Amino acid sequence: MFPPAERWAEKYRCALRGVAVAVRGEDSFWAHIPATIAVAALGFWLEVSLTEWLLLALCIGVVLTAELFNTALEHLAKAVTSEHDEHVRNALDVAAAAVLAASVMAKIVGTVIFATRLFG
Ligand SMILES: Nc1ncnc2c1ncn2[C@@H]1O[C@H](COP(=O)(O)OP(=O)(O)OP(=O)(O)O)[C@@H](O)[C@H]1O
Repeated sequence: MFPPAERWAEKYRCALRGVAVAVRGEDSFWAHIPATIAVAALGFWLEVSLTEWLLLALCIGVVLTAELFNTALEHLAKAVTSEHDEHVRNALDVAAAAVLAASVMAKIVGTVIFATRLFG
C-alpha cells in the first residue's frame, strides 16, 4: 500500500536532516561549491542552451549524490569499527572512487560544453 502523508513527511524530514548532516560534517562537500558556482557563471556568460544547462545540472547532481553516498558510508564505517579493517578500507576507497568517477565525468562534460561554446 501507498504510505500515508505523515510517513512521506517523515521520510522528507529524514532526507533533509541527511543533507544537513552531510553539509555540516563533510569538508569535501564544500569543495564542490566553488566548482558549481563557476559552472553556473560560465553557463550564463556563454549563454549555453537548455539542453546544455540540463546536462550541467545533471552532472552537478550526480557528483553531489555520489558525495552523499560516500558520506553515508563514512558514517557507517565509523559506527562499525574504529579499528583498521581491510573491508572497511575497501568500501571507503570504492565510495571515494565513485565520487572521483562522477567528478571526472562532470569535468569532461563541462569542458566539452564550454570549449564548444568558446572555440566551436
Ligand atoms: N576503519 C578503517 N579501516 C581501514 N581503513 C580505513 C578505516 N577508516 C578509514 N580508512 C581509510 O582512510 C581513508 C579515509 O577515511 P575517511 O574518508 O573516513 O576519513 P577522512 O579522511 O576523515 O575523510 P573525510 O575528510 O572525507 O571525512 C579511507 O578511504 C580508507 O582508505
